[in-house]
Amino acid sequence: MLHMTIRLIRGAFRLRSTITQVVMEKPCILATTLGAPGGIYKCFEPCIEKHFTIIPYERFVQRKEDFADKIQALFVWGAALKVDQNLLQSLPNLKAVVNGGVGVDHLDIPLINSFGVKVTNTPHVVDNATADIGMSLMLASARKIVEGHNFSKFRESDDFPESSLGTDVSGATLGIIGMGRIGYKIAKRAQGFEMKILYHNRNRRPESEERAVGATYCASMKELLQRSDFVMVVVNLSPQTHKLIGAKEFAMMKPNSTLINISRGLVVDQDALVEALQKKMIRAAALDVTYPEPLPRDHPLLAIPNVIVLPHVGTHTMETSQIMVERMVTNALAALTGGQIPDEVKA
Ligand SMILES: O=C(O)C(=O)CO
Repeated sequence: MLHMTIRLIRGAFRLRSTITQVVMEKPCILATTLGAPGGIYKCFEPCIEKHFTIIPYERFVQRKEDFADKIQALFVWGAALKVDQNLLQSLPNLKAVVNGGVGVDHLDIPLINSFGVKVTNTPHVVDNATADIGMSLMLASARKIVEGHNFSKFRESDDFPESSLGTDVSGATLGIIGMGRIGYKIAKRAQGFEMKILYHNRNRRPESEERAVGATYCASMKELLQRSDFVMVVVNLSPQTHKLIGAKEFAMMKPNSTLINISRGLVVDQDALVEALQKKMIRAAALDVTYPEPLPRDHPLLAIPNVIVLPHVGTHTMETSQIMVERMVTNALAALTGGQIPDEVKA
């Protein structure tokens, strides 16, 4: 009996070390959300597992002593995981923080770099999907798509309320704040809707933007806000753009205008937005991004008609997510092998 117990214990130890060896054959990455139950990127794991062993964050937390010195890259999507001093100190062999998405405002790049760790993101591959979500929000808000759907599904009477009347997109004026790659893609789409396009940007883009998409530069944001029927915010979050759109800006907008935010929640002062909508200073808001995300269900914004709120899904398509994950793998492999990193973000 005693012999059998000893054999069983030995067997269990052998099995555990075999598993650990197998696990450690490929470089390890620590992944947030990916491996979490229901994590949206779970279906892309095979693409990552061709090159890496994935340690889901939950598993890492339970067995830090087994994994800490094996982890060479951190895969993050948004701010779900705080990459702070504590975490960085606990991963002595970390070489890269690999972000899915273009925005890296949630990462303290100087701090991460100070540990000799590179930061990468996935620009370009997110442009079309993010521009599409901006257009979707503009069209859905203007044409009351959500209300129409709710009427079809939940109506108590067949009378069509006057509030179901939308507003035209075709021929209206779109003001784009932030004419980077995504802003440009939005302008191209808006051209197809015969919209008049204004833009405000740190730098004027005469060649590529104005001539190609017929956009008119507004040197002052005030001018853009005063003239636009739809204002689409596409800037990066930075100290300069934090609460860029607040009470003063809402007061400049047309009463029939719509604010669309696909950048970061903190670019818009949400309290001021609630007030602007309640006082009918603007017609509507359509947001892919908020603070926090997702918005608590009892948040005042969700109680206001003419507001659409998405849970930050700008890049959430199968195709874009797949390409994004592939790009993350490429970036991670380059960082781990000391090669040229395609999408390194420098402080
Ligand atoms: O790529 C990003 O950072 C996004 O947030 C897209 O919505």
